[in-house]
Amino acid sequence: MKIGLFGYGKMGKMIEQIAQGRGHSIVAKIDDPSQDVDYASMDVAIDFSTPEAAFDNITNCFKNKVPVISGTTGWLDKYSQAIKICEDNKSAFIYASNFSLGVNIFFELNKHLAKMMGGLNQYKVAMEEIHHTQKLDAPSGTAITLAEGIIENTKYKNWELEKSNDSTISITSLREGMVPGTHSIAYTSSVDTIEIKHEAHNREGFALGAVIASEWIQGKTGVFSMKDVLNLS
Ligand SMILES: NC(=O)C1=CN([C@@H]2O[C@H](COP(=O)(O)OP(=O)(O)OC[C@H]3O[C@@H](n4cnc5c(N)ncnc54)[C@H](O)[C@@H]3O)[C@@H](O)[C@H]2O)C=CC1
Ligand SMILES: O=C(O)C1=N[C@H](C(=O)O)C[C@H](O)C1
Repeated sequence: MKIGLFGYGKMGKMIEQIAQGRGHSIVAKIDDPSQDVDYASMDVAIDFSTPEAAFDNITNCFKNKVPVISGTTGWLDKYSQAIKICEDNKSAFIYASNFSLGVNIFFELNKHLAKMMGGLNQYKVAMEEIHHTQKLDAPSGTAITLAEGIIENTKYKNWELEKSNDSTISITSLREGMVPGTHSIAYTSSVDTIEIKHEAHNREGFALGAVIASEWIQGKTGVFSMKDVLNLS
């Protein structure tokens, strides 16, 4: 597979390493909007860039019939516009706030726990995410997906940073050192706490998931998710 990388930072470099280890080649490393892009050379584009850059990177690929795997967070106010451009151009797309197998299992565990806790008024939910100090967005995309999973399955209606009430999930975002990504969800009553936690030890899991998604999307048209790729129910 010939891969074009959009964003050659921490994740771009990790994806290069994993992709080459699986026999793929990197045909472009786009790290700046002024670079020329040879779309015809790519079987797939993998975008891990910035919240400001992602929409243009992704939709320019669609317009050139290049399927896209994007893990960039913080740009989702334009997600439905991107989907329309993908469909209009009969291209293919997977966005995931987190590509690791472990977090995708954690997403399902979170929904299952939320379903069980949904009817229990004595427990109050709170979420915490910890990332490295270079992270541009807060809360993390993963925390937003987790909050959506709770909202789908409980009385909670929305999430906010550091603010809770009966219908709002409080998310605390901490930025510390080089932390690759830690997410925890706690349900607390006056007598106990139930907590689930996912802690990434490095970025390899995110990168491997993105490369597996790139392999999976070959020859497909449409909009998919990591649930489709991993066959999780
Ligand atoms: N979905 C997932 O599994 C994961 C998502 N992420 C997300 O991926 C994104 C990138 O993360 P990192 O690699 O850690 O950040 P980073 O800051 O190390 O790399 C981003 C790169 O994008 C480049 N860039 C800036 N403008 C660009 C443009 N117009 N086109 C292409 N590249 C451009 C920057 O020069 C930089 O090298 C972030 O949004 C982060 O939240 C990070 C890890 C996992
Ligand atoms: O910026 C990061 O580093 C990460 N971003 C993603 C997010 O916002 O959830 C995924 C992972 O937690 C690392």
